Amino acid sequence: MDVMTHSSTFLLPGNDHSSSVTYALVVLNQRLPRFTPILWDHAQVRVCADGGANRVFDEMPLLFPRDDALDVRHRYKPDIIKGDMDSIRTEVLDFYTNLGTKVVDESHDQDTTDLHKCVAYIRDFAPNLDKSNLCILVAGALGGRFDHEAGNINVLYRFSTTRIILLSDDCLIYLLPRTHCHEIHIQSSVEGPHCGLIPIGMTSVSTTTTGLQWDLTNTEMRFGDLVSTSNLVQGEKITVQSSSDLLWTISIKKV
Ligand SMILES: Nc1ncnc2c1ncn2[C@@H]1O[C@H](COP(=O)(O)OP(=O)(O)OP(=O)(O)O)[C@@H](O)[C@H]1O
Ligand SMILES: Cc1ncc(C[n+]2csc(CCO)c2C)c(N)n1
Repeated sequence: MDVMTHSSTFLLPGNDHSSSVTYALVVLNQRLPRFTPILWDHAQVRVCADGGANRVFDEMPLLFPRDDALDVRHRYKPDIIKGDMDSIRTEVLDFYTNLGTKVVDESHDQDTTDLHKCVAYIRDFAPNLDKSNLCILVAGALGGRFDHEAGNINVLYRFSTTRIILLSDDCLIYLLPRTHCHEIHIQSSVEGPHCGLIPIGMTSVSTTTTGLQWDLTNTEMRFGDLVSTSNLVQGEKITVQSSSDLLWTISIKKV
């Protein structure tokens, strides 16, 4: 079975020229995580999901209190605003349209979420993007309305062959497909130690891990019985192998 490696280097400032990953950023309509500018700088394409554009407009300047708000808004200009356009304010839409941001109104589709629309766009259409090792970072995906959180998690399953990482100020979540053995390299300056492995939708018949305080050894997990929450990472490397897709979650440090 092939090994899939994971590393949250996108939380670290600076350009990692050795990385072969192409990052894309989606900003949702939730309070911006404080490290959003770092994600922005790593990304080669920045997409706002509908009201996510209001967050960039309103909150990016708050992350740079010493800078002029207009300068900050020019520095952090989304490439695309996409969604059903029922949450973006007119002044925000006008501001970014004038700066050349592409706006795609998909209000005709009321069956998929704005995040779904943004991920589909990045995966299928975004021009000039090397998609051979694409990783989509989603800012503001957790905390807040539970129906939105569940919808965001569902996007991980609907696009299970695309690397997608849901982020909030407090934690990140991604899917570990059962098709691979997983090696998770912990960036201990910015993440951990609290973590979890969560089977959603079905019983996970057998999971084996190394590197956790409470490792699993051919262990069954399911809702209504055992799920691994409040676990702790012990070293710099975690391995996970499972008969089912699992969600991996790890806390993000306040630093
Ligand atoms: N409180 C929240 N928690 C988590 N994700 C959110 C939250 N609010 C919005 N989002 C995400 O941001 C995206 C854009 O938000 P927006 O408010 O524009 O959505 P919406 O489709 O108008 O939602 P609704 O009409 O249900 O309020 C949503 O599709 C969702 O993925
Ligand atoms: C069974 C079912 N439940 C809810 C919705 C509503 N809905 C789901 S995604 C979306 C777009 C949000 O921007 C809306 C309105 C639906 N269509 N079908």
